[in-house]
Parts: sequence; C-alpha cells; structure tokens
Amino acid sequence: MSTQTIARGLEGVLFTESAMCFIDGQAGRLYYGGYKIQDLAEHSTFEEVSFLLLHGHLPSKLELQGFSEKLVSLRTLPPVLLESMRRYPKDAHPMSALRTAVSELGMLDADEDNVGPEALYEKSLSLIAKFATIVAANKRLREGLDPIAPRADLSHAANFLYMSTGKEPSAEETKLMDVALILQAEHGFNASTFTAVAAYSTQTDIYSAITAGVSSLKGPRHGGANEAVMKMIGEIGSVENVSSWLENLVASKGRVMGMGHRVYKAYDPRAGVLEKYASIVAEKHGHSKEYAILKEVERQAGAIYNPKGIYPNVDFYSGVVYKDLGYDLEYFTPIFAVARISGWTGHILEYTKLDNRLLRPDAAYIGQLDLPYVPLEQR
Ligand SMILES: CC(=O)SCCNC(=O)CCNC(=O)[C@H](O)C(C)(C)COP(=O)(O)OP(=O)(O)OC[C@H]1O[C@@H](n2cnc3c(N)ncnc32)[C@H](O)[C@@H]1OP(=O)(O)O
Ligand SMILES: O=C([O-])CC(=O)C(=O)O
Repeated sequence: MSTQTIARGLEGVLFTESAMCFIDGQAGRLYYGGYKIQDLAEHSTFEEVSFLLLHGHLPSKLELQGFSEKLVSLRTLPPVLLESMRRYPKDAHPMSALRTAVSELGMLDADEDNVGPEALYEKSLSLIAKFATIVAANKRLREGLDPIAPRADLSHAANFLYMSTGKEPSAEETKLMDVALILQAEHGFNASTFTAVAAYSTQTDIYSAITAGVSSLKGPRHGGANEAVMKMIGEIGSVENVSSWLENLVASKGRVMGMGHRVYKAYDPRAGVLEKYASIVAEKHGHSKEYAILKEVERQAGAIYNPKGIYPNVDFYSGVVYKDLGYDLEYFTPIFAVARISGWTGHILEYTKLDNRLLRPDAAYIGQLDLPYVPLEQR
C-alpha cells in the first residue's frame, strides 16, 4: 500500500493557470472570461463567445465582423473529405463519423504539423468553422440526402441549422441554437479539454489533439450523457413510471443520467437556462411528455440525491431543445462538440502561451520488484 497521497480521478489537481473559465461549484456559478454565463446566453452569439474564448476579451464591432467573416470563409469542407464521408457506414455513430472526419482533415492539410502560433490560430478557426459543416453533412448523408453547402449570409448557429435541416431557421430557432452552443462552448479542464491539451502537450498536430478531444467527449460520463438522458426518458416511458424506475435504479446502484458533476455540488447554472427554454418549446411544440418526465425525475431523484450534492447538469434538459430543433438523439453529443471546439482550441492556444510543458502525471507503484526472470519453458 502506497503512503503517497493520490488524487483519484485527478480531482482537485491544479496543473496550470487559465483565464478562460471560472466555476464556483458550491454556489453553482459559471463565468467565461469574467462574464456571467446567463448574460452571455441572453445577449451574445456563438461567434462573440468564441472570440472571447480565443482572445480573452469581448470583441469590438470591427473585431467581431472580421472574426465572423473569417469563420464564414473557412466553412466549406474539402471535396475529398465530403467524398470520403459519403462512404462512412450509415449506422456508424455520428460522434465516430466526426472523430474520423477531423482526423481526415488533418491528413488533407499539407501544413498539418505546423505548431507555430499563427498556424495554430488559423487551424483553430478552421476547426471551429468546419465542425458545424461536418456534423450537418453527416446528418444529411445518414438520412440518404445530399449535404447542403454553407451559406455566407447566415450566422454560425443559423447556418448550422440550415445545413442540418435544409430550411432557413426562424429567429427563435437561431436564438435557441446560439444559446445551446454558448452554454456548452467551454468548461475549464473537463475530461475532453484535458485530453486534447494533454495530447497537444506532446507537440503533436492540432487535428490529432482535437480527435482525442472528440473521442473523450463521446463517453456517457461526459458529453455522451445528453443522448443517454433521452434514452433514459424512453426507458421510463411515462410520468407515472418515474417512481418505480427510480426505485429499481437506486436498488441497482445505477446513475441518473444528466445528474451529478465533478465540480458542481449545486444546480448547474446552464441546466437552469436550458430548463427555461425546454419548458417553452415543450409547451409550444408538443414535447411536453419528455419535459414532464424530466421534471418528475428532477423532483423525485432530487429528493434522494440533492443532499449528496447531485443535481441536474448541462446535459439534463438539452435534448428536449435539440429534439425540438429537428435532431435525433445520436446528434445531441455532436452538437455539444460543435460548441466545445471553441473551448478545446482556446485552451490549446492558452496552454501553449502559458506553460507548454509536456503533461505527464504519475502513479504510485503497487507492483513487485526484483523478481527472478524464469525462462518461458520453465513457467
Ligand atoms: C458535460 C458533462 O460531462 S456533465 C456530466 C455528464 N455525465 C452524466 O450526467 C452521467 C451521470 N453522472 C455521473 O456519472 C457522475 O456524476 C460524474 C461522472 C459526472 C461525476 O462523477 P464523480 O465526480 O467522479 O463522482 P463519482 O463517480 O465518484 O460519484 C460519487 C458518488 O455519487 C454517486 N453519483 C454520482 N453521480 C450520480 C448520478 N447521476 N446518479 C446517482 N448517483 C450518482 C456515485 O454513485 C457515488 O456514490 P458512492 O460514493 O456511494 O459510490
Ligand atoms: O466540466 C466537466 O467536468 C464536464 C463538462 O465538460 C461540462 O460540464 O461542461
């Protein structure tokens, strides 16, 4: 048994500094670059928040215009990638398709290994712009339809919806997508951001690092939880079944998906914002069944788990909003990735400026030493 102190799951370990995000997990408060998440969700756009995360300050009008135009110019996918995406298996999970497409983008970039600051910034913008195009194109292809080319006159959120559904979205739908993307754009050193930065700390290329980030986000303990919440709703089936479903879950020591968080021991402020929008779309567009089941799970599971610091997280209500916007549950985590790419690239840029040391933790050795080597034929 080791006498060294071990931070299981790396909980509470500080390995660098960051000015991108502040989380007060006890009080349920979240800030990006010093700005309250609720203010950003209400007043901002995904482009503005991405600028904030990459530059550390809100843009001027001119800066925002230049940044947005740059993103627009980088939206289109290389034709070779689109051709390749047509051959992805139709039943492959969209997160696997995204992971593969990002990796392919790296192969198609003749300057893939350039880790100079300017190249890194340019590639970051390209990835932020192209994530939406990749996810929308994969959605269309899985539906047996042709991908839709991006439109330069639409905002990032509106263009993502347009490329996904083939319809120009209303102002209300665009706002809903902007809010969802803003809320999920950044969250400190969560598992996928840490994975991406740890990979990048070896001075591998940014596509490899982001491919690793996508892989990490896919898991149901992390970004994959939003899909798992919708499956959980399906399993429960009706508000009347919540109590017996919960009884079984507690007895089998299961987990309520979309609840609990490593940092928040209070209500996740993003869940509060999404709950408000979920309640609006539930009433207006008839997703009241899913919403009602979630409210009842929140009430009944809350009575058991809130005293242990387990509350709804960002993934709890987001699916109701995505469903309303026309996405099947397999696309819930890819939408998260379309948002989180700004946090991943922002942290990679920040880490290269602040630290840029190889990330390499350690484990306390609990094996044996000096064992005599026994030849194979004598074992
Ligand atoms: C975008 C995001 O990544 S947000 C998180 C998305 N993930 C989910 O919603 C999946 C469900 N939640 C969970 O599995 C966890 O809360 C995590 C993985 C997010 C965080 O977990 P950790 O901080 O590592 O806590 P850990 O897994 O050690 O759990 C601590 C205790 O709380 C319990 N617990 C944690 N979450 C839940 C939950 N959702 N339902 C029931 N019990 C829970 C655990 O069973 C454990 O109990 P024990 O001490 O009696 O064994
Ligand atoms: O911070 C975390 O551990 C999980 C995460 O990415 C988020 O909540 O957005």
